[in-house]
Amino acid sequence: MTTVPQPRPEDGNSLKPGCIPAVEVKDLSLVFQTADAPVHALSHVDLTIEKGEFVSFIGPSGCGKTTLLRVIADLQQATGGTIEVNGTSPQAARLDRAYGYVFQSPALFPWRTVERNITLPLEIMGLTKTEQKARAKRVLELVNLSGFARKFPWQLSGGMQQRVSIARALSFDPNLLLMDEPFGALDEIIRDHLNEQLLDLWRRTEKTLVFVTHSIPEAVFLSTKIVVMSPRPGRIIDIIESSLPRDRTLDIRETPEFAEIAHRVREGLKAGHSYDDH
Ligand SMILES: Nc1ncnc2c1ncn2[C@@H]1O[C@H](COP(=O)(O)OP(=O)(O)OP(=O)(O)O)[C@@H](O)[C@H]1O
Repeated sequence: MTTVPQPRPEDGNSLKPGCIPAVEVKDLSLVFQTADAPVHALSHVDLTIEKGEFVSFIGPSGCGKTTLLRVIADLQQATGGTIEVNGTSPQAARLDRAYGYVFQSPALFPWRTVERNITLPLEIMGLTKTEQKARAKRVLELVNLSGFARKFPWQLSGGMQQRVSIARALSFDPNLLLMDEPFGALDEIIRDHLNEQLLDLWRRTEKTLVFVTHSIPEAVFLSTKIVVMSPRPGRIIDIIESSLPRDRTLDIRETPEFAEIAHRVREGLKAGHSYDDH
């Protein structure tokens, strides 16, 4: 019989001296009440995310990755335990615009130009037109789309559209970027390229990134910390602190260190009876 490894807090879940927590989750549970039976989406989740980390949630469908991300974003309320985002409640963090959220599909308005999609949150915030344009220019540079401001979303590839949605999430300069499988619908070559760009953006902006994925190589390549989850009820199986350097290129995937971390992720998924490597 396979034994389920317990999270190793000494390994990946403790706050290092001098580090500031961006997200602190303690004994968090979430039960959805449905017409049939209660769904235990999250059970006894403990997790500390430090400022400046790149953290991935990996696990099979239904293990609660999106639910956990939505709880951090205050789009869903926990039914037990506590959570702090930027040292306050998720609601206060949301009202404070402390995070940007990137969905699996770009969700851009087809009748607005790239620039006007990006400035939409800034319009709502009441920024001047000049400030809106300056910010759009800055974030378009960050996602390597300078020169595309006047295009419409339908004139761009899927990968470019997703970069516009990342730019929109960055437009109000949040400390925290929450991304729910942003590249899941894209082919592998584009995805590799976008992963390299995302790492570069993370290093340059020093944001905290929380990223949901189904892909082991993607999680290992991107993350400083990998949170392995398993379903029924959704819980954390392992938290892996990456030994890879922050400065990395795709070549790192050929190294023994990369293979070792991928192996540990795979073992965690297997132990949760939820092996899902694609
Ligand atoms: N609003 C809801 N009402 C009832 N059950 C829900 C609701 N939202 C999610 N669930 C259930 O909670 C569990 C966790 O769902 P969640 O979407 O967080 O998983 P996930 O790991 O993100 O899956 P995927 O990889 O498919 O996106 C699943 O069993 C799902 O069916």
